[in-house]
Amino acid sequence: MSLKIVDSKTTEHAHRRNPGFPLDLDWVGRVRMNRSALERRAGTIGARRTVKKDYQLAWLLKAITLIDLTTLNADDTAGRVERLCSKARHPLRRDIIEKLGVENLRILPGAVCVYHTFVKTAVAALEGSGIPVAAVSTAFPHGLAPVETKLKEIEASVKDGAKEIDIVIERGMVLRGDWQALYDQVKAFRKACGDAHIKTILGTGELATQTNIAKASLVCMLAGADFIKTSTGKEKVNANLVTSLTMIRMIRWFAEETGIEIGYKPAGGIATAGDALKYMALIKEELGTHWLQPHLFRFGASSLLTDIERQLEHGLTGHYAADYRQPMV
Ligand SMILES: O=C[C@H](O)COP(=O)(O)O
Repeated sequence: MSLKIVDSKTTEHAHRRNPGFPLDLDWVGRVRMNRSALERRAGTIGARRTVKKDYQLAWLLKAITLIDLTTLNADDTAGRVERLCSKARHPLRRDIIEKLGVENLRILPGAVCVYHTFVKTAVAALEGSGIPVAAVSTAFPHGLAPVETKLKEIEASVKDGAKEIDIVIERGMVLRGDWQALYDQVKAFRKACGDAHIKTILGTGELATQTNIAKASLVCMLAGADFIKTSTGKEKVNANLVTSLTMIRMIRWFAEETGIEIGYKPAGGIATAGDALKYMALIKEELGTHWLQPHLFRFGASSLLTDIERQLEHGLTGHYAADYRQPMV
């Protein structure tokens, strides 16, 4: 099976990291989003058969490589994190891999995403696999702690071996329109991350308007974000296609103006293979297939892999596996 659904305009190797730019308040002021136009457009996603049926299995395999396999629960334990890491090392059952004939492809998730407390556990459990650990730092999920505390948390996560840091912004800064404060804080977070990549979680369900989401996206990108991410998974409204359209149009605009390609991570509530295909279709239509690579796109999801595995098996055999055959953690 061929996984050549991406062209190689930018490979991870050639990717230029966002160096950050000065805060351009004039640009921020010009940003406007029209919610009803976005809703109309979002309603057409996937309707044009962007992914042909024959290619769906390949797209679902590709989707696995784009997942930040996540556990962010109050009752997480080292044991659960270890089981998740073991699933990350072997995301698909051997018999499915053999039936698909993809033994030679490196199908591994983009990262394993955990609370800071479990970074060391995950790093040890993933040793040698090449799968990076992402930590949610900066007082996840609300982001409300003194900035010094949040910076220390980032530094601690990096020290423990996290290669990616998912920070949360303070929603109040957006609601007050205090773009300078948001810019300064994200810039400081970026500096604390050092070589670790920074994903900025906007908490879009709490930002009131699509225009606010668009402006916050821009300010985070100007401050040096490597990825912009929708949600913590804990807000009442998490990732959806309308918000995604807003954010990826800002990513497109930013790329046109600066030449820098920023990653996109929808997160929260993305649980089915059908959802994954819709998001991938959206990216393909709005940004192009080369954005569907782990350094430019991730799903933040705790249960998506389970459904993808079920759908792959169904596509191969016409049957769904019993739940006990696909334990997650
Ligand atoms: O960033 C990831 C989210 O917390 C995962 O949300 P989920 O459990 O709804 O998939």
